[in-house]
Amino acid sequence: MIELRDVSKSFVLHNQGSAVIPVLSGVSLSVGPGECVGLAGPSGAGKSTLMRVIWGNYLANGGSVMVAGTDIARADPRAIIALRRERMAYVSQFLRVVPRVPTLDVVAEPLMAHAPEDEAREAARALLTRLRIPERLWSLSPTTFSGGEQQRVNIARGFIRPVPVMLLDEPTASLDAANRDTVLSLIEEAKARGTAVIGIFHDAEARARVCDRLVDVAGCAA
Ligand SMILES: Nc1ncnc2c1ncn2[C@@H]1O[C@H](COP(=O)(O)OP(=O)(O)OP(=O)(O)O)[C@@H](O)[C@H]1O
Repeated sequence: MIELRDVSKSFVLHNQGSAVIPVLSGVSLSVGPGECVGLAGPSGAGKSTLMRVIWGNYLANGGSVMVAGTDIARADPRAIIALRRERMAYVSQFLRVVPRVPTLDVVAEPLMAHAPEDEAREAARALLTRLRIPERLWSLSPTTFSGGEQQRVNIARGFIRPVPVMLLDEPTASLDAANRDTVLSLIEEAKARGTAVIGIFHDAEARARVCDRLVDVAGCAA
């Protein structure tokens, strides 16, 4: 489902004398349906960079990044947008939303392209309830929510529809024990449906519960 071969990525800082920062080199890994691979490696090793390469925000300098049959390192932007809409979800740590859109719609939106609006909103209500977001907040924009509430809205949005590929960037980072448990159950359910998951989990217990394997991003080139 996800197949990386010899991926490299460096950054050129044009405003700092064109300094080159090599980050990833020789990264190869594959993640099959229903599998969860945790990205490991010290701070600065390139874990978030690799997630952004797979999501298509950063262009790899070399190698191939096959995601659900498309090579992200070579695909044109429209193909990447279509892949994100149809087959991929990315739960980042931070919520980015258009101001004034109610939480219920923020969560329901990825499903609206695939299901009737009332069905999408019903699924959003169910997930928001499961993730303990109080109902009085559903009609408000999540922009003023607490860090943990925003993270749970982001998670609800990511899990609203089944997708073959999920990218999770510290999905339990700001959560209390009960919500953390809910999120880990959501990940387990997605795996059981056949979703291939790549995640960054600094929380060792979370990692032990959901990850089938760990891949050291820094050690890949060795
Ligand atoms: N857009 C960018 N421009 C320049 N350098 C960048 C950019 N994004 C990341 N880097 C650099 O790439 C390196 C890896 O960063 P990255 O955030 O991927 O590490 P990480 O393994 O996720 O770290 P952490 O565990 O601390 O979050 C860092 O040295 C960082 O400064």
